[in-house]
Parts: sequence; structure tokens; C-alpha cells
Amino acid sequence: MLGLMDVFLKNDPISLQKDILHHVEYTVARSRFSFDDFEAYQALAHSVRDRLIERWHDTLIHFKKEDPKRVYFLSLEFLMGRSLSNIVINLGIRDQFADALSQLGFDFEVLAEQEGDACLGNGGLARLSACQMDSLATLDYPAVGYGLRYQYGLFRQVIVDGFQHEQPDYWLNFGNPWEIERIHITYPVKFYGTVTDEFLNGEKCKVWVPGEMVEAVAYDNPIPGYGTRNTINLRLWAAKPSDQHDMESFNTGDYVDAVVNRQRAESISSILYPDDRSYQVALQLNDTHPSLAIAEVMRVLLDEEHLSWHRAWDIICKIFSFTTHTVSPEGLEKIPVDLLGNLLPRHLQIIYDINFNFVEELKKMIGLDYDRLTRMSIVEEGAVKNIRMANLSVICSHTVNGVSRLHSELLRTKLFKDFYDLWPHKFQYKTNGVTQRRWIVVSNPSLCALISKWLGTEAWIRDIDLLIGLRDYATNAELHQEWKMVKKVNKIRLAEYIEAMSGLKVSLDAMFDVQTKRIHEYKRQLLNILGIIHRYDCIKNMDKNDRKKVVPRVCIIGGKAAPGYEIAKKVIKLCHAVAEKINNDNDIGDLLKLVFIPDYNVSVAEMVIPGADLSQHLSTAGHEASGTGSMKFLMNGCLLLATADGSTIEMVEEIGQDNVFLFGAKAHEVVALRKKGPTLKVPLQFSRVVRMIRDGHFGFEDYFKSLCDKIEGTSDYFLLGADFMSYLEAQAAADKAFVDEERWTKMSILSAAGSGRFSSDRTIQEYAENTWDIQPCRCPF
Ligand SMILES: CCc1ccc([C@H](C)CC(=O)N[C@@H]2O[C@H](CO)[C@@H](O)[C@H](O)[C@H]2O)cc1
Repeated sequence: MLGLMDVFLKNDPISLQKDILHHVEYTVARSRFSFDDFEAYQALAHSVRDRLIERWHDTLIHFKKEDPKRVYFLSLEFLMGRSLSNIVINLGIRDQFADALSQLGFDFEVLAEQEGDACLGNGGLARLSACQMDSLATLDYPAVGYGLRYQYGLFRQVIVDGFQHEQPDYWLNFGNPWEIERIHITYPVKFYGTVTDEFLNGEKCKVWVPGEMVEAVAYDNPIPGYGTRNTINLRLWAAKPSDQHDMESFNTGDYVDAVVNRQRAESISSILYPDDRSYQVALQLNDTHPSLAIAEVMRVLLDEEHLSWHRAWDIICKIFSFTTHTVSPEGLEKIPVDLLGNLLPRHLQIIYDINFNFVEELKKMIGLDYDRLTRMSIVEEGAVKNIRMANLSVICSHTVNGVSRLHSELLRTKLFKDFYDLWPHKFQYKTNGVTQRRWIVVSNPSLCALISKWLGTEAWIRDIDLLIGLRDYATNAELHQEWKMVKKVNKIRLAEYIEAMSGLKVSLDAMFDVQTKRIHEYKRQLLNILGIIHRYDCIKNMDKNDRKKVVPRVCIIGGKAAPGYEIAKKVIKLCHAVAEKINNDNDIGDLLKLVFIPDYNVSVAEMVIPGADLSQHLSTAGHEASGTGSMKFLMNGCLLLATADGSTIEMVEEIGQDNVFLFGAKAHEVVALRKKGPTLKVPLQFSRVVRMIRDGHFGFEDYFKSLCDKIEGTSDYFLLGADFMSYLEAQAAADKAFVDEERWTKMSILSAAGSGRFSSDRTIQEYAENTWDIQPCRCPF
């Protein structure tokens, strides 16, 4: 197994200690006799990085030799979180490093905590990109991730008196050992300026003389696979001031020569397609955010490669594929024509030309159906003319997919109906997935060991379908014992974090009920809070006897609200106001606690998810494109209380209806319910809890008024009232199941056993086979 062995660097304890102390002295530049945990972390990180770089080079050399078709994954967001633990586990050298460190007097986990999260993204889409990079590497696919190296990560959420405050995330302040600055890999990126028609070697062509230029510099982040030597690249671009200061002085002549020189430098065409049979690259658009890449590749092919429009267009349509993560029309990106015309005049021209040809073609196919032509045009007419980036992406891509089966159905029947009716062959679905390396092996080592013990192999870490084997032991008493112990260990860790963070002591016997995701009206954190108020109110009105039957709950909510999203920020405040009331009500004691976990990010998720008994996914059906948090909870044996939305429907099919607490209107019922609006009967229990908020039971009644107004009467767009009773029934069913430990543990084991399909390995395999047409290219040595 030389392949996995590091060639130059040895992994025996002595070699590792030497390497770590070498980096303390020469990289971190601290005396090897006195350095603190953070410096030890930095030295450790550099020792690991050395082993990463070796495999990375070998992989790139192998790819160069084999020259396989590659996929370029373009995403504006990658939520990587911490890297150290994930990397040493994927390289298979965690234990060796842990031993070496303990002999130096350091604890691996303590040092791992020193690392800050790389938070280069918002939520689901961003973390999905990171999970997919891990699967692309592990499955040996020749892939490169492309993104931006933001100076600041996603804001830090600081809660003051229950209100969210945003703090800048200076994630690069202490350096980043996991990136390599490629000072020699730079590209001039042009903005503004004018486009003129010129004659070059007797040929008419467009010359764009920019008004401004910045230099894009590459930062490479090696991404190792698990159980393979393959280590692929995540290239993040940073913008640096260009040395070409005043463009004015740049006369057209010089500029044209410069273009010619650079042209000579890199004939991109030699990369794009060696011959016109097979295209050597696949470019994946992770939502519309990177879709300007279409116009940029077209510009290079036309203006720098001087291909005919037809040839260039042919290439575009064969190399681009597009994934949308959005359900609602208002989530689709539009760029004002003026803005784009000013910023990128040549790109706007090209988009107009693409649209002109498309509309001409369309007329031939559908005739002069102006409504449809207007809906399908890339250019949205109106007071402010806009470029519809989704239409551009669908028109220019050979494959378009949603991120769950229901989502893709909604794309076909609603969001992209016009395009589906025209090109049904383009539309596919690729249900999302998450990587079991980070979401079990890294974040839940005790569960990882337990699964390997009962399956008698660790092969499931690369081949998660093996997890199904746990079904055979779903009622095995011994496994039940050990399974409950693992959950207890993780609940203790979570309880300690909650106490450290909020001073609140929570009971381990209580059900840990978790809802952690971005705060958004369609995700209905408010429904959860109304359910908690109802539970509190019921307990308050119970006599001693009935209280004995109450299932103690620790309700945990966490998530960031977009800074400008007022309603979402009010939900966070309401959560704190209700918690204040309940947690300080000695009459209630441990029967009910509510905790808001601040600054929810990847590392916090790695600690919360393993400790959860129940997780809630309450989106109004038809609004969550997929959901991926639910998949992580499922893999960790946490039961789901959810609506039949996004990928949850497919999870129910995998693990069985009896192992999920489903509730609420189905996606196809929502439309009708909305139409009913004012005639919809609102349950008393619902009006009562809203009344309690309005009457100031939790204070701030004026501040919460708009929140209450939004969920009462016809404005209850997300149907909290309509789903309330069904929600309470599901909660009661969860209580009933929880007190039956035997049954709950069986449901928990069956949840994990049936979670294999929701590995990002399966998702990536489907993209590779059905969209990108790429094959694994495993590094032989
Ligand atoms: C331009 C601002 C912006 C930024 C990000 C986004 C993302 C598309 C939002 C997002 O993260 N969507 C989530 O993507 C997940 C991964 O596919 C899905 O599981 C979630 O259902 C979806 O909400 C929209 C708009």
C-alpha cells in the first residue's frame, strides 16, 4: 500500500515530533522550548500540510499524465469550516499525530479547537459545495473547485440582550496554513471601458479597452480524499491592485498588442477541446452566482481565440451544466442592464447576442407566443431592464438540475416550466448529499467506532451503502445499550457547551430537540417557538400528576439571520424573550428549557448534531429546495420531525414512515390552502399563543407586533396557523416515542442505517455519470 504512504515524510511518532518542532522553530518562529497552544496548532498544521502537498503534487502529475476529462466546479461559496481534523482523518494519520503530540504534552483535540472556521458562505449551498469537494476527491474524480478568497468570512453573530449583532469575521488575521498563495498564477480582470470594432489580421473583431483592471491571484487549497492518495485543488481567487494604473494612457494600439501577446501565451482552446469530438472539460454552475462565466468563456473564444460565433456557441452548450438551489422566482438573480453594461460592456453585448439568437430560434419553435417569448427572454423589459441570470444559465447549459426530486418537479411544473416544455431532456434531479467523513467520522468519533464495530469494517466510510447492515441489529439489546451510551456521551458534550455559553444547566434525561439552520420565514422557526409557548402554557396549567407525564425537553434553536432581514431578527429576539421567561420559571424546572445557540457555523454544527435526539425541519412544503442539515442529523441517529418537503420525502422513503414524525400540508395542498386564506379556520391553541405574545407575556409586545401580524389572518403566507395542530400532534407523537426507549433507539438505528443514500458520494457519482461524463482517475502510487 505504498500509495497511501508518504514518500519523503515518515509518520512514525519520532518523525512527526521532529517535524512539529521543526515548524515551531522555523515556520512559527517560536523557541521549541516555549510555545502556546495556538503556536502548537500552527506547527501541527504545517506538518500536516507538508504531507498534503506531497499527495497533491502526485495527484496533479498523474492527472497531467492521464489527461482525463475534468470538471470545474464554479461556486461563489464554500463553507469549509475547520480543516485540520478532516485532513488528518482523510490522510489516515490522525492517531499517529495524536500520539506524537501527547508525547510532546499536547492534546490533539485541544489544538484542533484553536483553528477558526473558514466561513466563506451563507448556508446550505455553501456547505454543499464543501461536502461535494470531499466526495470528488474521495471518489478520485479529476476535479477543481473555483471560488473567491473573501477577505472577510460570513459575519460573526453576537447576541446582546437577545438581539443579533453582526461582527466582521477577520478569518485571515492569524494566517491560513491550508492555502498556498500562487503569486505566479495571476490574471488581469478587466472592468468598465469601451468596446470597439477593430480589424486584426484583416479580420473584423471586437476590442474591449477596459477602464479599470485588477489582478486576480490564485490561492490553492489542497482537498484530500479519504482512503486514496488523490488530493484535488480548491482554487480561490483574490483581487489585488493591478500594476496597470491609469488605463487612459493605455492607447488602443498598445492594448491590442498586449492582447495579442497574452493570446500567444495561453491558447485556451488547446485546453478546452483537443478536437471537436470530446470536450475535455465540464463547467458546473453552482446556482446562477457564477453564471457570468458563460459570457466570459464566450468572450475569450470570440475575441481572443477568434472562433466563429457558431463554433464558440457549440462549445458553450457542451461544457456548461447548471444546478439551481432556489424554489421561488424572487430568489432568482437579476442584474440591471445598466449596471452590467457599465461594469462589463463586452459581456453585456455577448449576452444580448445570445438572447437575440435564442429568441429567433424560439420563434421558429413556438411561433409568436409573445407572453412566452417575454417570459423566456434573458432580457427582462420594464422600467429597469434586467438580465435574468437563471434564463441565461438554462439556455446555455446542456443539463439543468434541482437538488431533490420534489424540487425538480417544481422546476418542471413552475419555475422553469417554459424551458422544460421546450427542452425536457435537459432537466434532471440530483438529490443533495453530505459527506460522512466530516459528519460522522470527524464530528462523532464514538458513533464512528460503534458502527465499524457492528459492521465489522470501516469500509462504510468510503462505501456508505454498507450502513444498511445496521438494520440487522435494529432490535439488538447490546447494540441498543452501546447506541444509547454514544448518544449520552455526545449529549454531555453539548450540555457542557450550552452551560459554558449560556450558564444554563440542562438535564441529560430531557429530549434534546434541535432546529439549527439559517433563520428564514419559510423555515418557520416561529412555528417551533409557538409550539414551545404552547407546551409551556400547557405545563403551567397542569396539576402535579399530569406534570409527571410530561416529557422533559431542551429546545435548542440556532442560526444566523441575514443582516437586513428584520423579521428574521425579530424571531431571534422572540426566542430569547421566551427563553428568558421559561428558563427562569422555577415552577417549570427541567420540564422545559429553551436555548439559542449563537454564531451557528460548521464547527458548532459538528458539536450540536451528534448530541441531538430530535431535529426539526419545518419548512412550508414546497419551499425548501432540499435541506441538507436533516441528512446530517439522520446519519447521527437523530430522529426527524418534519414537513414533507425537499429531500425529506426521499428520506422517509429510505427509512420508512414509522421512523419519522411527519406533519403539515403537502406541497400540492399549499396552493389551495393559500387560496382559502381568510376562510381558513385558525385553531384556538394557535390564536392563544399569538395572543400571549401580543399581550406582552414575554415583553417587547410592540416590537413583536409585526411578527404576530404576519402570521394571523390572510397574511399567514407560510401557513403556520394551518399546520399548527398537525405540528402539535407530531410533537406529541415524538414525546410518546421518546419515553419508549426501546422503540426510540430502534428508530434511531434505522434512521442512521437508511441514511446511506444521502451521502454526497452518491450525489457526485450521479453528476459524474449523468451530467459531466467524467471517470475516476486514481493516483496509482
Ligand atoms: C445572491 C444571494 C444568495 C446566496 C445564496 C443563495 C443560496 C441558493 C441559498 C441556499 O443556500 N439554498 C439552499 O441550498 C441548499 C443546497 O442545495 C438546499 O439544501 C436548501 O434547500 C436551499 O435553501 C441564494 C441567494
